[in-house]
Amino acid sequence: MTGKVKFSYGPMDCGKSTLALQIDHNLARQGRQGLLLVRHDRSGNAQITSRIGITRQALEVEADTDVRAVVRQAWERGKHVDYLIVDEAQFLSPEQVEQLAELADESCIDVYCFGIATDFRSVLFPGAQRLFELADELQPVQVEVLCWCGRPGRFNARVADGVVLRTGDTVFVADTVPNPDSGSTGEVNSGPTRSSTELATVRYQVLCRRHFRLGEVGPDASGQGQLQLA
Ligand SMILES: Nc1ncnc2c1ncn2[C@@H]1O[C@H](COP(=O)(O)OP(=O)(O)O)[C@@H](O)[C@H]1O
Ligand SMILES: Cc1cn([C@H]2C[C@H](O)[C@@H](COP(=O)(O)O)O2)c(=O)[nH]c1=O
Repeated sequence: MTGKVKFSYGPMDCGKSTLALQIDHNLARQGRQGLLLVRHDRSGNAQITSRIGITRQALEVEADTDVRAVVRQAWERGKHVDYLIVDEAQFLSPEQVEQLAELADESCIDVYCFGIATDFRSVLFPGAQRLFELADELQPVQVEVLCWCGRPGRFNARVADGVVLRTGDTVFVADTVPNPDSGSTGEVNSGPTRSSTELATVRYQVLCRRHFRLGEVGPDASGQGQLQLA
């Protein structure tokens, strides 16, 4: 009897964190014991955040975290671990994904990973790529996100002042759209420090392939009324 690794993936805002929290809720209700892990939640906190408004505390996975050690520490505290919920799994290193696979194979733990596949340049994140290579099950997350033109949106464009960016740090973690009231963008990013003005204009927008290629963000290029994700 071994565990399984399942990777649920999709564009930004398709319901991945919500699904993660739903699965955790239903497994716990059945008496199974799990750990929630996350790397770079949009909130900047060690939690899993759903845009619907539900959050759950989680253990932050750092760049050098050995996830096997996290499970061993739980065992040492006397906690049985039946499953892991890992959100924002695209940010894991390939080595951390391999550690999750080892936990499934050797410790009979079911591992549920959730994340986006490609970055703002439409390139696979290393963690997502390793999950596509190793997972037992791959599941596109069910809620369709549409491009402004109505076609299915698959590409997570990074947009600054209506322009689709093609260069920059792969990791740019943001928790909400700019907050004009506080003057603060509420942004957390692990890239080089950016000015608040620079942060205030950067957001993500899911586009279809054609409009991602063409860099067209829709008639209201200012982003007002557009689905602003982060
Ligand atoms: N006020 C709302 N009422 C109903 N559904 C909502 C609401 N706000 C967000 N959602 C749903 O939540 C989804 C985003 O959920 P979330 O788990 O945060 O996505 P992801 O983790 O993939 O970015 C949206 O696609 C939408 O379907
Ligand atoms: C495309 C892209 C995204 N990110 C960040 C932005 C968000 O914080 C997360 C995705 O979160 P969601 O729950 O799927 O909305 O990833 C990034 O750092 N780099 C990128 O290229």
